Amino acid sequence: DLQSDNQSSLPKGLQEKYLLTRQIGVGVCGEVRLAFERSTCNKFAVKVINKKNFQSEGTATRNAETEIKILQRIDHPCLIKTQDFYQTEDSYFIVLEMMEGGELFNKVKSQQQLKESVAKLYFYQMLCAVHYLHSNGIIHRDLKPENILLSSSEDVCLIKVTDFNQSRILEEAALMRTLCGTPSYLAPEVFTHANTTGYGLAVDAWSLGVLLFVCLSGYAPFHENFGNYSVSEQIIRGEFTMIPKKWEHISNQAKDMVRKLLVVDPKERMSIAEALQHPWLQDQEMLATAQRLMYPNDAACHPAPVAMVTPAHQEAESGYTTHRKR
Ligand SMILES: NC(=O)c1ccc2nc(-c3ccc(Oc4cccc(O)c4)cc3)[nH]c2c1
Repeated sequence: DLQSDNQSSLPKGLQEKYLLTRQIGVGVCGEVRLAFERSTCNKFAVKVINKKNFQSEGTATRNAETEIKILQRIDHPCLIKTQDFYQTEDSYFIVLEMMEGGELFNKVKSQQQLKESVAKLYFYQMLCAVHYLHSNGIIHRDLKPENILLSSSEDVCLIKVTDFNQSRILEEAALMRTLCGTPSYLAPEVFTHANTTGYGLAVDAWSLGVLLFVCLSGYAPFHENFGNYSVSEQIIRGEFTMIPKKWEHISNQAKDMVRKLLVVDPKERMSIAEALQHPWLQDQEMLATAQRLMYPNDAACHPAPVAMVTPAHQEAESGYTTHRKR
């Protein structure tokens, strides 16, 4: 493995501080390995990004370095945190906090479909994370179950969005790369307005709609086995089917949320801010759980009565910072 077969390819500082072991994830730009901090034996995830994949994108490498530095300052409970950063001539090594529950993708795959209450808790956290990214001028552009990590194998757990630095860095090139990956989660305008790169924040709302559809039903809304259109044509037409057997026990409010996100025209599509105000999420028990997971210190010293819970996203908006910014 990386540790044994080519020691020279590891930055000295990384090798001294961490023991890299097995691969725990693999993506378009590289792989993710399990690492142990030598001094504490704490687990970390080290994302190895091969620069040679970007050589052809010219400034992409410089952008990648700049973007990774910017993202090291991004701070939200539902965004994965960068612990360390190293590089060699041909690779970047980003040391990230370990999310013991692994990828949401594997949980949905093993459970077929999530309980609606679990899907709601996860989706609310994703909305908070993406709302925060957008307020920092970052569009994710690649939201999919592989990029949503779970803090534990328990249903009620913190989730974190990851990989938000890749697509933002590569701009046009991301589009080329994105188009050679699975298009299942891509919004219609990525195909139809590609050359303008003008597609905006609304692409993330679409992808979150696809993510919610998959969490609730266990299958993708746009798939090559459905109908006689290609996946991209199904997406551009906004044609998806809610198979009764899969959706019969799911609430009308959840279905309404999905339908308002999977709208082809980005101008008509529900925004992240509107989604946060959707009736399906005005669930005090879920909001209290989410706040406890996202801001555990607050809950400890300021147990807000459930009825008085200010949804975490509204606190962020109102710049409510008393307990957190110590
Ligand atoms: N694409 C990314 O930017 C990225 C960034 C960070 C990531 N961490 C994982 C990951 C973490 C834990 C996993 O289960 C394990 C694996 C080993 C031990 C363990 O306790 C849990 C599986 C995948 N996947 C990641 C992807």
